[in-house]
Amino acid sequence: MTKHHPYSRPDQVEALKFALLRRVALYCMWLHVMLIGVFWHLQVETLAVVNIGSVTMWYIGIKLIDNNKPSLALRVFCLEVALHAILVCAYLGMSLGFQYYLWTVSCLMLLDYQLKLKHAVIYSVVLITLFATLKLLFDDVTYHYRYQELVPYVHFANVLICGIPMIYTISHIRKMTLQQRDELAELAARDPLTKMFNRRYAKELITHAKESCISTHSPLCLVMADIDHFKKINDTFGHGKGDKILKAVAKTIQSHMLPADIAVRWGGEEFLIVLAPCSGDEAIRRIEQLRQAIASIEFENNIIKITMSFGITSWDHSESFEQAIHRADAVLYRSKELGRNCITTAPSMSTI
Ligand SMILES: Nc1nc2c(ncn2[C@@H]2O[C@H](COP(=O)(O)OP(=O)(O)OP(=O)(O)O)[C@@H](O)[C@H]2O)c(=O)[nH]1
Repeated sequence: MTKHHPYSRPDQVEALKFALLRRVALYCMWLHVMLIGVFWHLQVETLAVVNIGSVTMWYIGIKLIDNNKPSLALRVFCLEVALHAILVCAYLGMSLGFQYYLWTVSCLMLLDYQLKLKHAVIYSVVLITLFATLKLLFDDVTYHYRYQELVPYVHFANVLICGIPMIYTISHIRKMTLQQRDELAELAARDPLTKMFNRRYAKELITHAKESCISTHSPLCLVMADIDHFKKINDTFGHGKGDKILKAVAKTIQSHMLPADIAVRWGGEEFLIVLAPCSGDEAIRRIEQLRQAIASIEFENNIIKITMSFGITSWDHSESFEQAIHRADAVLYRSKELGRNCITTAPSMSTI
């Protein structure tokens, strides 16, 4: 079985599951206390005595959860429900519907993640087979107790009591699964520090953006951007401050993006921006606005000055992504050579 870090999300989910189980177990324990009286009143003394055993098992299970043995507790609960259902069917027959509890337990067994899937499936199949066997063994059993006319209602209540926890549990698992799926998709797509798209995921988006520009015959531009002298900033103010600056720069970049643009954390302090659809002139105008916005970010009362250099190129539809990125990189390098905090455009575009 996979070992998780003690503070990781899967363990939080497990903790929540077992807190819920404890609450349900407490209700069940009190329900069985009540049933001792009910069976006694119905003159089914044997089952009243059986219920004393059930209360004891629920109590032991709750204590196991409190002692951090929730998985063992779940097995005790399953055993109690299964034994109880079998005994009641053997004693009172099938008309009351206690056999349905075997279905509920067989589903719950699959939720015990400490149990190997193979074992959980085997136990569940055994329980379902027992369910089928009970019908063969005890279908003819009848018992004459008080309030016979209540039998259909007890049957009705049992079906609901068995079915509702299954609906509740499966809907809960469905919610958690979808939530975790979204979280995983988000984790796979974004850089954890800046929350910008990461390189791997961005490539898919960029391909898509290019195809859309080709189909509409629209121009698109690539921009490489890099924070100036970031090593010096890290060395002077520390890596933690460097991270905060990266976050602030990313936020500023994202606030300058239009819905169809794609902003990516390309490397350490390097960003790729795809403006699609966008003409060369429009790209230069918009990136100049961004350059000024970054240069005016205030850190520590302006003690830390941040600037960025940019390289812009238009992306010809017949070119590969690598060719265009290579050119954007080359013009970014030129911006660095020219003294930084400026924009350089590829030779095919007009210069600012
Ligand atoms: N704080 C922080 N620093 C990072 C991160 N990723 C990369 N860096 C740092 O970014 C710096 C990049 O340094 P260089 O490639 O030398 O570039 P530069 O100092 O910005 O110089 P120019 O690009 O030439 O202006 C290195 O010191 C990296 O450690 C990060 O996630 N957080």
